[in-house]
Amino acid sequence: MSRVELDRVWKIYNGKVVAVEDLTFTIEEKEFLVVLGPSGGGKSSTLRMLAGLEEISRGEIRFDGKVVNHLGPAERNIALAFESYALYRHLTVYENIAFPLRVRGMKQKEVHEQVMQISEQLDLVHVLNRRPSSLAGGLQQRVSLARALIRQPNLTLLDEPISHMDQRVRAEMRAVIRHIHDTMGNTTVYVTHDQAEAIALADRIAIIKDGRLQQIGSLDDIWNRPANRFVASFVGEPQMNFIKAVIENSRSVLVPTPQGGYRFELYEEVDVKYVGAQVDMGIRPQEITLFRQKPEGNAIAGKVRVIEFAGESAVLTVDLDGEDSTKVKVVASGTDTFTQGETLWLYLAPGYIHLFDGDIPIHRGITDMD
Ligand SMILES: Nc1ncnc2c1ncn2[C@@H]1O[C@H](COP(=O)(O)OP(=O)(O)OP(=O)(O)O)[C@@H](O)[C@H]1O
Repeated sequence: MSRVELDRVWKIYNGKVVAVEDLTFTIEEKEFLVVLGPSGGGKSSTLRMLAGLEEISRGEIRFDGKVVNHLGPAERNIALAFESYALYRHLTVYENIAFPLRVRGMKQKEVHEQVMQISEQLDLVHVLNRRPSSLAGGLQQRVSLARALIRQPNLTLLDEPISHMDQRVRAEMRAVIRHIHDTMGNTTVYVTHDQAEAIALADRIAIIKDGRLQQIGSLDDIWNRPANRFVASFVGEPQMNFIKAVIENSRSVLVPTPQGGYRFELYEEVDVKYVGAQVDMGIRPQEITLFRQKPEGNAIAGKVRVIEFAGESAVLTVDLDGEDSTKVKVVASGTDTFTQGETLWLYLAPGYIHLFDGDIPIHRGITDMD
């Protein structure tokens, strides 16, 4: 139930390793915020500073307006679950989960009720009498998660809490974590490098790379209005395609070919200062429409190289017409039949075209459409 503010927060290890740089953002009360980013980007350092496990080198962290910089983990009333389980080896699973409640002096009957409730939610009832060391990694993580979630804290901090579970269980656990968050109504910060996890869980996503905040926003913001090229390519599977293009005028770009090129109309005007500039045209594999005959408007021809079936969809790798035969990925319906080597037309709707001048977005497509 805390609103958490990070205000110009830095983490510098040993006076020289800058792990977190000038981080400012707010986690709203009852929000589920996912901190997403590549390995080594500063996610765990941020979480550990929120937890009070790591000293804050500069800046302030506030819970409900109150500075907590100098408070230890216990004084902050937070729950933690990490990638490594940190379970008490000499206690049974039951006692591990019950521990935070016993410390608070809760009555036996209530402890038992709560342990059983969370164990049922996380499917742990069958291992309650076992020792954690006799369990596989994924199960130990579930115990660690149960022990964190049972506390009903001000703030729940979860750092890659399901990374050791197998794929099928992970999907289930995501739903359980989100359900528990919703029913408890607490504030949750969840660290992961897995974008599928972020997409499944988050109210908002904060993307951190090289210790710096790249963007914070809803999935819609991040998907449709990425703040930079890194964000555009980091979120999305398969990742956004980038095609070299030249700005013709404020309303169109050209993908050059020896015969002239393919022209693409834009949804919004681009600043005239970019006319003649080489840019990267970004288009998501899910947002390309395929045709066998040349359609009207924004289309480019390409030859199908690879077809990968993935359940209800198929991912096509297509060599675009042109000198560099740029490869693009297209997500198509799995029921459509395509053959390797056939020529298709790729239609790129003006509203889905992203343009980047280096790292900077200069056309974000559907900004005004939604
Ligand atoms: N105790 C430490 N002493 C020195 N450097 C550290 C320490 N902990 C982290 N770092 C460095 O700080 C940077 C950020 O690390 P951090 O673990 O916060 O990133 P991360 O995004 O959580 O990565 P991962 O997903 O791999 O855990 C890295 O360069 C890391 O090597």
